[in-house]
Amino acid sequence: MHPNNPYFNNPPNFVALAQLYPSLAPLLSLKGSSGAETKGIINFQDPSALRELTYCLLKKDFSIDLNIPLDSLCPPIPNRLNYVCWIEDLLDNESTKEIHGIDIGTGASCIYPLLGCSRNKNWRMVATDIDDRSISFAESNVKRNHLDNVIKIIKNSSTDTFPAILFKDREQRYDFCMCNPPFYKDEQDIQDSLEGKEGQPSAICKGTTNEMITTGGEAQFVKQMVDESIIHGQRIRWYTSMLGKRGTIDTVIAYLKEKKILNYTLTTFRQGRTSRWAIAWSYGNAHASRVCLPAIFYFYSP
Ligand SMILES: C[S@@+](CC[C@H](N)C(=O)[O-])C[C@H]1O[C@@H](n2cnc3c(N)ncnc32)[C@H](O)[C@@H]1O
Repeated sequence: MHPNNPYFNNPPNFVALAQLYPSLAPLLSLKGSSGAETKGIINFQDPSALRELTYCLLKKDFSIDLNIPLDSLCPPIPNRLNYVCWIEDLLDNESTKEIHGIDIGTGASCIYPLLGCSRNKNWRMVATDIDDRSISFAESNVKRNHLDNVIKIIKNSSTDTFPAILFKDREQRYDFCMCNPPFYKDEQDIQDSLEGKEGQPSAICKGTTNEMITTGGEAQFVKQMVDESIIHGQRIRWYTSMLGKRGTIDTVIAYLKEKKILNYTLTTFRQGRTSRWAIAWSYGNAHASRVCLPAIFYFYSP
């Protein structure tokens, strides 16, 4: 886990959380003797329990009030925070100027902008999605948390990963973009993953088709981001994406090299039994510092 992640060395105490939020109590089973010995167990395969836990953690630790449909992707908060903390590292804790970011595929939760802008008062984010229902929930999540002055939701009706509207203002520059792309290329790909062939998460990872599936899977999605980044160049300082499958790392790095993009860096987010990765590349002279090493020093053993 990222050392700046609030849950680093301080995992959530489910029993205390259920005392604070009684809505969580019926979804918790208690183990062990009474008092401090009692452990609360959440069934991570139960979408209702997972969603309630997400709501309670966001409320308690970030004063964020979330509302998402039960069948949409429920964001595991410690994992989403890891990505936000890594972006903060890439930006080298710049806190004196406004930071402009893009979240590609924000989902119903709009989780990255909500966390990013709650933690960093100087962040301004534009969040895109292709899905009407997700757009509508994302908008209402932004409004109910009074963050509509710093987060803007945009429907992407194009087949691009960076719709033209992001660059409508010719002067507009962004400090970063982030993305958690749909991982899978089809239903079979999801099935293979569930059978433990690759990257199986410890919690249920159900989502709608739009959230889970994209033509060619995440590798194709990130390659498209790379292609479009060549056009937009330095208008975005750091292009980044999360990768959900170990096998995608080599594909994306090989593609960056093929396109002669050598200023890139990679990180791993480990959360319980689940690993995720994130890749960042830049056309400027930005270099990753602190916990993330410049790519030339990065040593990856599969
Ligand atoms: C895996 S979900 C991520 C949701 C959320 N960001 C999270 O991390 O929980 C991927 C999202 O990308 C959206 N999406 C797929 N293709 C897209 C595109 N070309 N532009 C914007 N969003 C896209 C999907 O509708 C879905 O909401």
